[in-house]
Amino acid sequence: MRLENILKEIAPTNQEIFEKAKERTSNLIMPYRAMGMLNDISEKVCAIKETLKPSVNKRAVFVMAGDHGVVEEGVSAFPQQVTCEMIKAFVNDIATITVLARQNNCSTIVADVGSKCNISEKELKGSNKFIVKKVKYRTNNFTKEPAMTREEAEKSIMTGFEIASEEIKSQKLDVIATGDMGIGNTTPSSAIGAVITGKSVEEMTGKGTGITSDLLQNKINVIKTGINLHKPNPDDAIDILSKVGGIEIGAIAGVILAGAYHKIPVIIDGLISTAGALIAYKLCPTVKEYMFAGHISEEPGHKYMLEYLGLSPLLRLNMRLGEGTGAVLAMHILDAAVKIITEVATFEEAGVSKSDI
Ligand SMILES: Cc1cc2ncn([C@H]3O[C@H](COP(=O)(O)O)[C@@H](O)[C@H]3O)c2cc1C
Ligand SMILES: O=C(O)c1cccnc1
Repeated sequence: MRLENILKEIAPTNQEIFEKAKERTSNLIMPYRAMGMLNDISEKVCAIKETLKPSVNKRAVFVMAGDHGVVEEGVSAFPQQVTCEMIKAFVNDIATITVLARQNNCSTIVADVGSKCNISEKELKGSNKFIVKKVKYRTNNFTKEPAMTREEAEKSIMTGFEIASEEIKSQKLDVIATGDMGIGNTTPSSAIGAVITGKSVEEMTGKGTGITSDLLQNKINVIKTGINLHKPNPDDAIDILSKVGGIEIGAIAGVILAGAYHKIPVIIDGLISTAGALIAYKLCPTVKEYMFAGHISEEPGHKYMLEYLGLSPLLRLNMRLGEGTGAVLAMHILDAAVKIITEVATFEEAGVSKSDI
């Protein structure tokens, strides 16, 4: 399949079902729309799944991994080999995302799309699925050359799309979440955020894994150098992704496109996943109708990205981890929203008196 065909086939969600869902949530036995955002969330899920009784039981989180040449510039507090070490921890079910996913009846799919490691699927067998589909062994240092070619950027998106589509079909998934792993990846994420939202690099950039204030200034300079050198076109998502992006960020954009293509809700995570969401949105604005923002991260730029997308975060827990943790936690909220619309009675059904005013 070609990317342009996928983009053409992504359809708006069902407005007729949306209106019917809204009518129901507005007539549940409670003061008018007293469950606030939970009412809104349930209507959006109904419109996506084209039913007033949607199921959100079968779920998976896609943890896309990639490495970054730009770590040579000292932008992260941790060494690059942590990416490979964490891939093993995910597959062995001992990482934060896998613990939360297990708690939540959500399967974890770990996909190495661009890390530096050489771990084969056969070598790494654990409780969670591990897929190796390398676009490239880490990106180039974008202060010197583009992170990747246009072809590689497009391939990263297609790889994410294919991995997610395959799982959506074979596991008959009801809802999916996005996650990331890649030391240094808050740097390309902030760069993408600055180019697309038009906010300054200073506003978009934070301490990631916990760098010092001096190193934060260096990180800001590194991002500015990359943007000034390559001048990514803010209206061309592939151009931005190839010049200052990341392989796993492209793959996350592909996972989001797959959710929209297969008409299921996609819960996005923090800064890195939202950078992927910005790429997907630039390629096809309709994807916004399928996306939920799982949480708002402590990274300062995340707020501006969510504002640009017009998405309200479901949770605010002062988290700054990534991996998909905020997205998977938000599945509890999605569950609650769906239970309310499907199981709470309306005034008519329950014979409860309506408001006098
Ligand atoms: C042990 C460990 C586990 C992680 N899990 C997610 N991240 C998060 O931190 C990294 C991004 O931050 P920066 O741009 O500062 O490197 C990504 O790998 C992201 O997924 C982790 C980071 C570490 C150190
Ligand atoms: O917002 C995130 O997802 C995030 C923030 C800091 C480090 N890693 C991920």
